[in-house]
Parts: sequence; structure tokens; C-alpha cells
Amino acid sequence: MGRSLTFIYGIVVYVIFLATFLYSIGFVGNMLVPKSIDSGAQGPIASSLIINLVLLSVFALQHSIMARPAFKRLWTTVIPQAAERSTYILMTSGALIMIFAFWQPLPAVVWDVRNTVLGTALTVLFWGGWLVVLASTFMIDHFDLFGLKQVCANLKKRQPIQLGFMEVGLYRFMCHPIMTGFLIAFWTAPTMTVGHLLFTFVTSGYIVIAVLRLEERDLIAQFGEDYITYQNKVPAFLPRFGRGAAK
Ligand SMILES: C[S@@+](CC[C@H](N)C(=O)[O-])C[C@H]1O[C@@H](n2cnc3c(N)ncnc32)[C@H](O)[C@@H]1O
Repeated sequence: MGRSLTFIYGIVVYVIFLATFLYSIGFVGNMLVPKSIDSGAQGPIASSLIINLVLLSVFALQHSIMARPAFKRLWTTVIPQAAERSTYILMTSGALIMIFAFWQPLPAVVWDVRNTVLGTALTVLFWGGWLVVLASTFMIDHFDLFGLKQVCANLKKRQPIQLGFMEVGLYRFMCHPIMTGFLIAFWTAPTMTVGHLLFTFVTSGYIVIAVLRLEERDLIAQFGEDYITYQNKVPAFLPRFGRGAAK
């Protein structure tokens, strides 16, 4: 790929990702999108469960495999280094779009607290969760996380500056604010259906395992002692509900 083409690819992928991210909010929140987590007619329960679990597994596999340093080393012998992050983001968006398209609703209601004080509090937390996700990407480096810095540097024939270890903003209070934001947004539905609960259980389990077993191992390899000291002093997720809080 030429430098200009790689740059255009990075921009297009970023736009696709932004649209996918916005759609995710509508999908999980059952609002403003043609197909949401609870919309549509219910099919047979067993096949709906299997389809949904397959969709979530595809996402988990894509996300876990493509984020590993060993995979990136191999992968960048096939695609340009500068396009690696954008390609990861494109595949992540693709896996999400598959979930949006093929998700099977399981509409039996587990709880419904709409039009109550609790319902309002959950709605506020839902939006707060998404805000935490977005804001935290800027605390690290939004444009690096989504591949734009890499394609820009490549266009200017420069090496992108590697992110150093950071303990800024929300990262001073928890090691994983982006994932914490997702957990908040997924759990705070004023109306929780069986389908939504399935989505929330599986994604929460995946987030906890992927972060504690895979991502933190890579972060220690990347940042060394700085990250180990940080891990020991700062909770993984919500302040007071993480590893650091127990010490
Ligand atoms: C999708 S972000 C998720 C970060 C974190 N798990 C969270 O939930 O906020 C993954 C990227 O963040 C970077 N990262 C995570 N923690 C960091 C820190 N404290 N300082 C600098 N970069 C960090 C990793 O190197 C990786 O490229």
C-alpha cells in the first residue's frame, strides 16, 4: 500500500469505527437505531442462544487474537506496520456489525424500572458509562488507539511516537477506565431482558478475563516495573471493587 492510500484507509476505517461506536450506544440502549438488542421477533430460544453466543465468541476471538504482540509481529509481515492498528479497528468494527445484524432478541423481561427514580439513575449511569469510555480514550491517546496517528506519521515519512506509560485522568483511580465504562453502560438498563442480560454477562466475563489474563500481561511486558507498581496500587476496575482496593 502506498503512503497516501494507507492514510486514506486509516481515515475511512476511523469513520467506520465512529459510526459503529455510535450504533453500539443505540443498539445496547434500544434507541434511534433500526435494529437493537431487544428489537425484532423472537425465534426459537435454543437457536437464538447459540447464534448470540457464536456472535459474541467471534468478537472475543477477533479482539483477543489480533491484540496480541505475537500476532501483530506476524501480521505486519503481510500488511504495512502503519496500517496494523487501523486493520485491527476495522476487524473489530466488522465483528460488532455482525452482532448488530444477526443478534437474536430474547425479550422476556428480567427487570423493568422505567419511570422510577432507580430507572432515571440507571439511565444517567448508562450515559455516564459511554462518556467514561470516550473520555478515557482521549486520556490515553484517542488518535493513536484508533490508528490515525500511525497513518499520519507514515504519510509524513516518520515513525509514530510509541505511547509511554501513563497515569493520567481516570487512570489515576483505575487501571481500565475504558472497560469500566463499558461494564457500567451494559449493566445499567432500566429494562433488562434475557437477551440483554446474556449480552451483559458474556461481555462482562470476557472483559474481566481478557483484561486480567491477557492485556495486563502485555502491559507488563510493554511498560515493565512501572506497570507492576501501578497495578499494585490502583484497582483494576471500579475504585474499591478491584485488586488494588483489596490490598
Ligand atoms: C483499548 S485500550 C484499553 C486500555 C485499558 N484496558 C482501559 O480499559 O482503559 C488498549 C491500549 O491502551 C494502552 N494502555 C493501557 N493502559 C495504559 C497506560 N496506563 N498507559 C499507557 N497506555 C496504556 C495499551 O498499550 C493498549 O494499546
